[in-house]
Amino acid sequence: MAKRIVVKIGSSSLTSDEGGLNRDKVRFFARELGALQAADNQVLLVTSGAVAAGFRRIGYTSRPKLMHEKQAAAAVGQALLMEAYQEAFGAEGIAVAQILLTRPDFSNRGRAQNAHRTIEELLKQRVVPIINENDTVAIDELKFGENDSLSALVANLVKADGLYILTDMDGLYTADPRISPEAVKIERVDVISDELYRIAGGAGSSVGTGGMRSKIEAARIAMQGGVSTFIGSVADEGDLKAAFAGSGRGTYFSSSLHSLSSKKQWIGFLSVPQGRIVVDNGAEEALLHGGRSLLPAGVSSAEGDFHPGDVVEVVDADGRVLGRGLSNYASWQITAVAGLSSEEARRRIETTRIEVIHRDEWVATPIMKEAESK
Ligand SMILES: Nc1ncnc2c1ncn2[C@@H]1O[C@H](COP(=O)(O)OP(=O)(O)O)[C@@H](O)[C@H]1O
Ligand SMILES: N[C@@H](CCC(=O)OP(=O)(O)O)C(=O)O
Repeated sequence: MAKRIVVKIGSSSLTSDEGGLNRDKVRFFARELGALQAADNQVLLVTSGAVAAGFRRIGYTSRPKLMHEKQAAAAVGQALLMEAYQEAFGAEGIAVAQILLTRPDFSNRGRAQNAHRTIEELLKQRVVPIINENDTVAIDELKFGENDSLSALVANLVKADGLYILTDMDGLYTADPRISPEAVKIERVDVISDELYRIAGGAGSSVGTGGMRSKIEAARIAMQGGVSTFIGSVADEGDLKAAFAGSGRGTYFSSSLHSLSSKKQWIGFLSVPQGRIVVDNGAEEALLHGGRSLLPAGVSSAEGDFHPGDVVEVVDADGRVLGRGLSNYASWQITAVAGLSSEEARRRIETTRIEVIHRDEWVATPIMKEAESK
């Protein structure tokens, strides 16, 4: 049966560590994707590589680190990238389209709908949408940086049947094989545990950005959107077809048990938090392990200026992000009731819902942030 698939290709699969685009690789991927499309599947491509393709052309000797330099390199490289894809897909008789997105494009309903509509029309016309982050306008705090989460959000947006994250490693290992040669490959993942985030390290090559950690986060987002994910390598003819058929060189993440309601997907992955609520240890335990709601008694303080109905981040005393939820209180109300019993809180402020965050409007964040800072 024809399927809709999103394929993400990382910088490390398209460019060399020294920078510059490997046009043979671009042609190879175009042929592999073309073969899947010829078998009546709908194919979307999320590609990285703009910075890596552009930095030499602009005159830098190594991949830039400063934001404005990366943005400039990406602006040059994106054109080179699209030129290469045009040529490569053109040789397969396939037209391509460039789509550049940023995180707020997913959190703004109107923009997301427009992007979705455009993509649907392109797919209908059998054009391959080629998607990258709009690096020129993406602001620091909201930047994807890597394209792994972007590809997962795209997969959820178009309700893809599968997400294929292609990289230079043939799957997720028990440790980064570049550092630990004895690491063993994990063939299949049904539950994304904190342990998985711990074993996944950062980027291995000098051109890649997110490493395995951001790929696992992408798999989590996709799984919770009901999309199964493959993380692995496609290096020879037929590899992508094999990955698609379930016998690829990589790790498969199932989607079945994990899909979240669209409201929780919105809260967890798409919304832009408007402030923070700091909670104590008891509340942390109740939220993360007790499946309970957040009550005023467990709240220490509020940061920022938010209103009832806004999404906020919940953090512990050290600022570690525990998750996100819809706050039933304004920030000033939280300040007024922090640490009080529900009874006392009701006396102090007028509220219809005593839970500061209801458990049905709460999404926990994995330990990723903590791991990153190590
Ligand atoms: N547990 C792990 N299993 C496999 N690879 C890992 C692991 N931890 C870290 N890595 C690294 O992740 C790298 C792939 O990510 P990245 O360099 O960002 O590639 P891409 O450009 O394809 O997104 C691999 O080269 C590898 O060194
Ligand atoms: N938007 C950027 C993505 C940067 C990046 O390195 O991403 P990735 O290779 O997916 O880890 C680019 O095109 O260069």
